[in-house]
Amino acid sequence: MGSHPHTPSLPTPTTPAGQEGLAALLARPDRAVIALDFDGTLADIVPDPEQARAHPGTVEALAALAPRVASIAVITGRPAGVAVRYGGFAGVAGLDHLVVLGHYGAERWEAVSGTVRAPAPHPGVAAVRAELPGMLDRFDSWRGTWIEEKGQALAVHTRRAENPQAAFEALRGPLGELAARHGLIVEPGRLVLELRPSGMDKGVALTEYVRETGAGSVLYAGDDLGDLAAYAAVEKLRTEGPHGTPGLLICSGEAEVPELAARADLLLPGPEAVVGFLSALAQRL
Ligand SMILES: O=P(O)(O)OC[C@H]1O[C@H](O[C@H]2O[C@H](CO)[C@@H](O)[C@H](O)[C@H]2O)[C@H](O)[C@@H](O)[C@@H]1O
Repeated sequence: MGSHPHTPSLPTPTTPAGQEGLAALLARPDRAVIALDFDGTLADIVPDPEQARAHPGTVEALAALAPRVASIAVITGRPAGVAVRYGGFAGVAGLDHLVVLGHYGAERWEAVSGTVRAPAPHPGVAAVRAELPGMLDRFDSWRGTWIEEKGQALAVHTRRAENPQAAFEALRGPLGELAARHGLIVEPGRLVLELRPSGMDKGVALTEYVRETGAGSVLYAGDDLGDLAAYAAVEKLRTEGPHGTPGLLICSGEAEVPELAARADLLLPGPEAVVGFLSALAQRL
């Protein structure tokens, strides 16, 4: 009752903070930042990371939403250029101001310029690149694992190992030692252990982006352990200043990363539902 018959309804967040976040977004969309993770949130999880692509309808939903909100940013562990390619985000009418923060915020691509700004590579990455294959060979669990070359980092994927979770657990300690020896950290994710430079995470990236845009509210959607830092940033933003910055935390899928689901204001079953939500939001606005 009361809504246009062709306007799909938006699901109600289960927490009071999430309801406040959504209400603030709907009241002043021109002051809202929409920040979205890529893999598992906009792109379905697939066994081969090189085959991941934005879920059908993603670009259309974002292009419909972008003119109605202050800003949209994709914040991903992928290199920014890879997320732009796999997402199909370049040269899209309506997405002329899209920003992609890659490598957890260390890299930045802007649709306006079409270029990526990246820091100089950490020397530890080259050292790890040289040692990693030999190190994996010493573990039985290496079979079926795959090294993703990320330029500024290297990721060891175990999703295609015979026992993905056992391989993940077996490799976690040794990869942590290897990373530490070369001044890097290990970033664990969904059946992936990434060796990367420290100093940047999605929480820092999101907080800086919200400040830069002067946002009055923020929506963040993610699916993985790397998104916990962005969740913590939104939780902090909600409490800062005289009134706080209202925020809505969405979790895409809940089975693989229950830690994230437990802190979400709204659970959506996966990228299809996330894209449906973004599309419904655009129609509602
Ligand atoms: O921050 P994100 O956009 O979520 O990126 C996190 C990592 O995603 C990718 O790995 C994950 O997706 C793969 C493709 O579906 C899947 O096979 C893998 O098991 C997942 O962990 C990507 O390959 C990593 O580089 C990203 O850091």
